[in-house]
Amino acid sequence: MTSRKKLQGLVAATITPMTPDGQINLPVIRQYVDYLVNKQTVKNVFVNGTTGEGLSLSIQERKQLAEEWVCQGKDKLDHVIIHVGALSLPESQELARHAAAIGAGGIAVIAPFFFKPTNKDELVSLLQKVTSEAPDVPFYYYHIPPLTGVKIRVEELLEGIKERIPTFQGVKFSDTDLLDLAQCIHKNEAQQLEFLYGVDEQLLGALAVGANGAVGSTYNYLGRQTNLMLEAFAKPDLALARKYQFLTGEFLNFVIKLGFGVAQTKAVMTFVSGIPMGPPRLPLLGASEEFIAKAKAKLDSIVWPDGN
Ligand SMILES: CC(=O)N[C@H](C=O)[C@@H](O)[C@H](O)[C@H](O)CO
Ligand SMILES: CC(=O)C(=O)O
Repeated sequence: MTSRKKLQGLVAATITPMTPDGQINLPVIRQYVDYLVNKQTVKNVFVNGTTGEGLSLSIQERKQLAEEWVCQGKDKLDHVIIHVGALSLPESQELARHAAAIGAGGIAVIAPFFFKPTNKDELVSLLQKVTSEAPDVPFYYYHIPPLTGVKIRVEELLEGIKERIPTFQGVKFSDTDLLDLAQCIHKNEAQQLEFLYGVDEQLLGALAVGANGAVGSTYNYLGRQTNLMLEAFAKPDLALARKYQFLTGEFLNFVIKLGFGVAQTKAVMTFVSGIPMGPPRLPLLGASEEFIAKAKAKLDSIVWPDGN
């Protein structure tokens, strides 16, 4: 593996822009990259994951999106990670080979969620088959039990994983079990792994137990403020860090009560950035006008500690 900059800080889980008639909207990605870097101070992306509706896209669409992000991110982004998980092993392998061929900075794989692995060995066997197709690309396990239903603890999964998967680099940890996360960090301290947290509304708790950074949907439009939280935490100015977490949490708490998912994320990103993200793909339905008006009013009402 070539030497690389350690992945830390914020990673935006990219939204897949779509045209009004539901096609992927590739030309928008160029301005999306500039927006993340210049307006949100976010220099890493995680493509075709949950927020990107990756599992609702065709293999061809996923490849086109991966290529566009790698190409537009060149010299602008630090890391472009491509999610290559799929229900079918050959499809996942094809995506892993493709990610390697286009020069992706990392790949991530979710646990299959129809026929589910029931134990660690089944899961690691599958991950091994996928990742060996991209033998020079750092691999992140994408742990998101609320959506996959695969609840194998990461602490257990990590025991011996490096021997079977030499490219193993870390975990995108999208679960609220901070005991599991903390034990992973504690037990693997010597290994230089990267633990990226994925529940944005409680990132500060994950930082406290040693998370290296975060992957999430909200860093598309709250990246600047969340980076200020990371800075405050590093100083450390915990009172200020908490203020940021409380305020991003105030917004998320508000929208979660209204019903918040990828469709709503697309709408919020559209009004915050001015970049048209378009509708989601079925089975998701677009956010209502009422949601958009309320979410916008809420976000506008928040006064951030830096006065912006
Ligand atoms: C389930 C889901 O989409 N999780 C995202 C990442 O893993 C998060 O970024 C959330 O969107 C965010 O924490 C808001 O709840
Ligand atoms: C949120 C996240 O990390 C994803 O979209 O995959």
